[in-house]
Amino acid sequence: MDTTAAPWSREQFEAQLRDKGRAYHIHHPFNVRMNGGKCSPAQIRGWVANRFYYQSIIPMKDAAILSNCDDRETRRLWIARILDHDGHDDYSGSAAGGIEAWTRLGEAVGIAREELWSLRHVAPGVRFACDAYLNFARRAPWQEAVCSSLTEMFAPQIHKDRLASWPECYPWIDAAGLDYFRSRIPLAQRDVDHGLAVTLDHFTTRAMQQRALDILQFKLDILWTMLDAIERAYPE
Ligand SMILES: O=C(O)c1cc(C(=O)O)c2c(n1)C(=O)C(=O)c1cc(C(=O)O)[nH]c1-2
Repeated sequence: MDTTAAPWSREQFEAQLRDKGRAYHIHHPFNVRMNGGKCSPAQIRGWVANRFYYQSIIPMKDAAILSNCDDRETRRLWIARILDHDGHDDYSGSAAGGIEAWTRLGEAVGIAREELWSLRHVAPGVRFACDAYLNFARRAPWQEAVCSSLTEMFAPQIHKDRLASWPECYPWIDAAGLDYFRSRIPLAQRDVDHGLAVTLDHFTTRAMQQRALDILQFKLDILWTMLDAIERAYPE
């Protein structure tokens, strides 16, 4: 790696970041099977129960970034992410938040609220991977933690894939349970616009740009590792 090389232009750097999508968990064999209608109800339930741990970590991760961030303008925007997941209204309306929507997804696949929230189905590998993300956000400079959220660049497609394939592949799942995926598409786009602007502004030397790519790879590895652990916990 030539870290003394001239920095990439903003466009080149963004293209390098986007190119990392080739390692996104959309390509993981478990995800390919899931969106291809090949998963059993037990495997779908296992995925939903394990992914709930990621959902529950996200607002804590965003609070860690806020607590490290000395830039008021960033904090004003970033705080919305916590409310997106935790909600900011009663527990029935559209402002009930992502964790509530994921709980409804759980109920739609046959997992009661108490069972989901007990975390008793969470595999150790999933727990370690999610905790690694949270711990990174607690310790890293806030711009690096922002960069690690950029896997969301690739998330709208995975949500759209589920919305397109699940109703036909898994007719036993109440379609209202898929609202979480629908809700995330515009939010992910907004998050990426902000996270990408922070990243392109902050990582300005070639060595820093390379560091940003390594951080994004670390986050891709977290998502991939989660599916490895889920696949192992719910074999064919
Ligand atoms: O379903 C998915 O595959 C997926 C992936 C990701 C991601 O790429 O990190 C997120 C989400 N969903 C998601 O729903 C979400 O709210 C979210 C927040 C973040 C983040 O890093 O701050 N990633 C993701």
